[in-house]
Amino acid sequence: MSNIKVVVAGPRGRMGSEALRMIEKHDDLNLVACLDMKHEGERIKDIPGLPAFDAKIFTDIDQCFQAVDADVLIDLTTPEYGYLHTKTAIQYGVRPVVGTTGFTSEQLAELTDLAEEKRIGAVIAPNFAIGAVLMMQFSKWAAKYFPDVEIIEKHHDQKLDAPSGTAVKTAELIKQEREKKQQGHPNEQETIQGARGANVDGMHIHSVRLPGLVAHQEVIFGSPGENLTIKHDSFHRQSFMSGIKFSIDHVMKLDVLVYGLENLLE
Ligand SMILES: NC(=O)c1ccc[n+]([C@@H]2O[C@H](COP(=O)([O-])OP(=O)(O)OC[C@H]3O[C@@H](n4cnc5c(N)ncnc54)[C@H](O)[C@@H]3O)[C@@H](O)[C@H]2O)c1
Ligand SMILES: O=C(O)C1=N[C@H](C(=O)O)CCC1
Repeated sequence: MSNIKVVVAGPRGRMGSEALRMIEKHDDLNLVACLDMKHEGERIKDIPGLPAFDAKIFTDIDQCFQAVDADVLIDLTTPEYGYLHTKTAIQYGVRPVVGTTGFTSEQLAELTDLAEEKRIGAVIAPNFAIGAVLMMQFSKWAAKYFPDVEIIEKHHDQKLDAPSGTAVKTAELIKQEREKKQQGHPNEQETIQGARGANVDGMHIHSVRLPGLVAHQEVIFGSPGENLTIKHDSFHRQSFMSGIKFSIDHVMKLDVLVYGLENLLE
């Protein structure tokens, strides 16, 4: 499609503002509105630090979709609102491209069913960085040979959800290959609660939150006499933008919800 009409939810956020800069660089994308928590009725160009788009800001998603003809909603908000926005977009026939993380498996299942019922394409990807998608795929492959694995994810300290969406997705992919196993000593005991991190199917996820970090993950596989570490770092939020653009282009051709960019890549 040559002119895709896009709404961005969360335009003042770290990711939302980067998405606006990405849209500015693509002639085939047309920003028609934004969804924010404030600045009702103002224009994006009037918000300091944001690109000079004339797009109007709405604080109510129903009013937005009733007033504006949109093809795609890019959601980069919070787990609570990301879910509500995705559901509402599908109900209005607007295709969601969702980077927001922290959805429960029940919410993902509900949104998948809704998209199928409405025959609306949707993409929900916990990580739009191509390197991160490869890191997850390589980890899935390695898990076939190394069933002992721990995931260490590291993010900036303003992140709301833990573990990260990427770590949850990595564990899901690993689960598809790994023989079920409770790791560590069978009599292992935590003397301080949480010391061993989250337990997913017997494997452990550890979440680090520190200022200065962006988004980083190590997947460490252990076997007698050897370790394999698969590591990815996003040093800048630009790393997510080519995946968002790729998803916008693809979502226009979908009539189901796709969870994870790996399902769109060849
Ligand atoms: N999928 C990916 O590749 C990827 C990459 C980075 C971040 N993320 C996720 O994207 C989300 C946003 O991250 P961030 O670092 O930009 O956060 P942020 O806090 O910088 O931005 C979130 C923005 O959402 C806005 N917001 C909150 N509620 C809203 C509502 N009801 N309507 C409209 N706007 C609302 C806030 O005002 C804020 O500006 C998080 O869930 C994060 O985990 C995903
Ligand atoms: O900054 C964040 O928040 C990120 N969240 C994603 C996640 O939860 O996996 C990954 C990219 C950065």
